[in-house]
Amino acid sequence: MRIDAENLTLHLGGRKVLDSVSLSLGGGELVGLVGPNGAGKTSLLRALALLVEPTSGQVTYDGTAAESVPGGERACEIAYLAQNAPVHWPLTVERIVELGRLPYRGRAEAARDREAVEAALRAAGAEALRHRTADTLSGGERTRVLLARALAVEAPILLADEPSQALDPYHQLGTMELLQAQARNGTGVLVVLHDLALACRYCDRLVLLAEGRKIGDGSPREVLNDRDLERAYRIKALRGSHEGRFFVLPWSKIGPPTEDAPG
Ligand SMILES: Nc1ncnc2c1ncn2[C@@H]1O[C@H](COP(=O)(O)OP(=O)(O)OP(=O)(O)O)[C@@H](O)[C@H]1O
Repeated sequence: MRIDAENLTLHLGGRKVLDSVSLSLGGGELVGLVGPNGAGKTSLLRALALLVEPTSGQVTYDGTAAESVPGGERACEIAYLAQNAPVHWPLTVERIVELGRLPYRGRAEAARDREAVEAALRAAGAEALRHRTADTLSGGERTRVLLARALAVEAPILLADEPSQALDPYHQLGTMELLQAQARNGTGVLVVLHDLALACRYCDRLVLLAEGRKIGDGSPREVLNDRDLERAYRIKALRGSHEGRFFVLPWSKIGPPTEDAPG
């Protein structure tokens, strides 16, 4: 399956938060969505999943206008892992992951649901947590459980908003390996990341947003060039490569220009 957005513009609270953004994601791709705080990354993910209606522009799933795809079908085709998703009830981890199968209610065999839940728990390294309730989990454990819930959907498209948040380095690498494995199995994965080193290490392609506009779309080396890092993040970064992979390491801030600075 592929998802395409064309010239998406979105206003929220009277402000333009996305400005004519176009983006394509195909099955088998792991694409990193990067950009500074407030750039519009979450808004773009939500617009792609039709959780928010764009002011103008169009989203298509396999060439069909997204809004004409019935909600139940959409929920099976697009798994969305929200940033900081709250879990309000003291549900067990197993139950939370089972919620990922809700879109299939009446469509899948119980045994198939069970299989998907077990596979997701295993993949996210959350099996040992299955009988714990959400309110007893650490931030990183909760992140892994919510990722497992998204995986249990077994959707051909996975939109993940900062799935490495609150994870230690071991689990960050584990999560990115998991997303990479999903992509290799044919899933189209769009992942919001703040960690540029992780983004370079694992993503086939990066999309860089700044102030609601797309300013880069290409390989990590192309997108995270000095000029656009300065423009988007106001940082300077060290650049290198290891085992054939390009990486950047954020190194220093660029201060605001002083009033009496020349130029
Ligand atoms: N419901 C809303 N009403 C008004 N403004 C909103 C609303 N939701 C988001 N915004 C604004 O839209 C802009 C983009 O927000 P968004 O959450 O998409 O950014 P982001 O790139 O995901 O940021 P972060 O990296 O901080 O998570 C921000 O300036 C935010 O304050």
